[in-house]
Amino acid sequence: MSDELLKGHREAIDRIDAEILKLLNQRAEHARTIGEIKGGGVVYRPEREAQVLARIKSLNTGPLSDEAAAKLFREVMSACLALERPLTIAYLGPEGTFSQAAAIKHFGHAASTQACGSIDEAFRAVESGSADYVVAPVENSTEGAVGRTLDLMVSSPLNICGEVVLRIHHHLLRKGDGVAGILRVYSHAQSLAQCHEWLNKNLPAGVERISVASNAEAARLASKEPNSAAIAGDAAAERFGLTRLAQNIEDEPNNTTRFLVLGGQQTGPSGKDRTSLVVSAPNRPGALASLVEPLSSNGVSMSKFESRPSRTGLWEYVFFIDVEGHVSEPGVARALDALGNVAAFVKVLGSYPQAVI
Ligand SMILES: O=C(O)C(=O)C[C@]1(C(=O)O)C=C[C@@H](O)C=C1
Repeated sequence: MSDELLKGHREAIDRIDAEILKLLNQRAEHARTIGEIKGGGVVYRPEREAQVLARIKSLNTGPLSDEAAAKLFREVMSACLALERPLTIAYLGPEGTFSQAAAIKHFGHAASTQACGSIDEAFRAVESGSADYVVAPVENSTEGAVGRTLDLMVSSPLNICGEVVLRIHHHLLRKGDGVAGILRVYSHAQSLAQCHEWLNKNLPAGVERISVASNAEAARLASKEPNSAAIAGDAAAERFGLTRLAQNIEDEPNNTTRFLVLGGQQTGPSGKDRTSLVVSAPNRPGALASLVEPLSSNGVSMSKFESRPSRTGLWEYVFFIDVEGHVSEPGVARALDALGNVAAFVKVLGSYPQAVI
């Protein structure tokens, strides 16, 4: 009886799958034609992708969650875009880092990812044309800003064209089972800091904590050394065949990293955008307040204000400001004009869609 019921549902799934496949290929044909119309120009259109994903979420009636539906369409668009032209995304390697996970979350699995030895090298890969876009971490909810990415954006000709928000889960990983015999734990310094309390409570005091260039490098070392463990995420655990001795060991349960996508293009408005700027203030009293005033007086909301030592003079600072809206919106455009009159230096790093998934 239940076999009969199962058979009926499976036949329905087979019919639906055939229909979905036919429709997916019709969609892919349209994307291929769009690629021809673009005629060798920029194929990746972040503003359109954000609109497609936001629309899917708003159309969704379940039982699939909005998130699950958007992720499926993320992969559909990734495959369609690859028919126009396959993309290469540079990231801070080696394979298995959270930066790679962010690149795949944003571009889907049809894009190729190119591991680079440093964030500088990943920027250079795009500037020299050996990769199309770079995905670089810019801030973590517990550890704050990633200074190197901020510094590189000041001088790089690349524009920000997207953002990726990734929940970070750390695990204690080892080749084999049990914590007995662990003498050292490798991880990136930020991850060691993010799991500090857990390590204090759960590992003997004598276990050495060694910071290395990336979590994936930590996992690689732990896969080679029997008395070593690593703190890293799922991708690194899978890449190096390690056992998860303890899962989600980050002290802060909402641990999230924000990444930026940068490339050579300017991005059009999607309807729900963010604009990132770097500005410097003249060194005089009230200068800082004068940077904020043009935003509030033009009704522009600020979502980030971060200071960073300028590399040109001692005790001089530059300020990284994120505002809601696109440079083409009148309020943002007026605020930027006014900012230009009071700031010593203003650079628009990019206007781009806010993360949808
Ligand atoms: O609309 C476009 O410009 C397309 O190329 C189609 C499409 C899609 O599959 O929906 C694919 C890639 C772009 O980044 C945006 C959207």
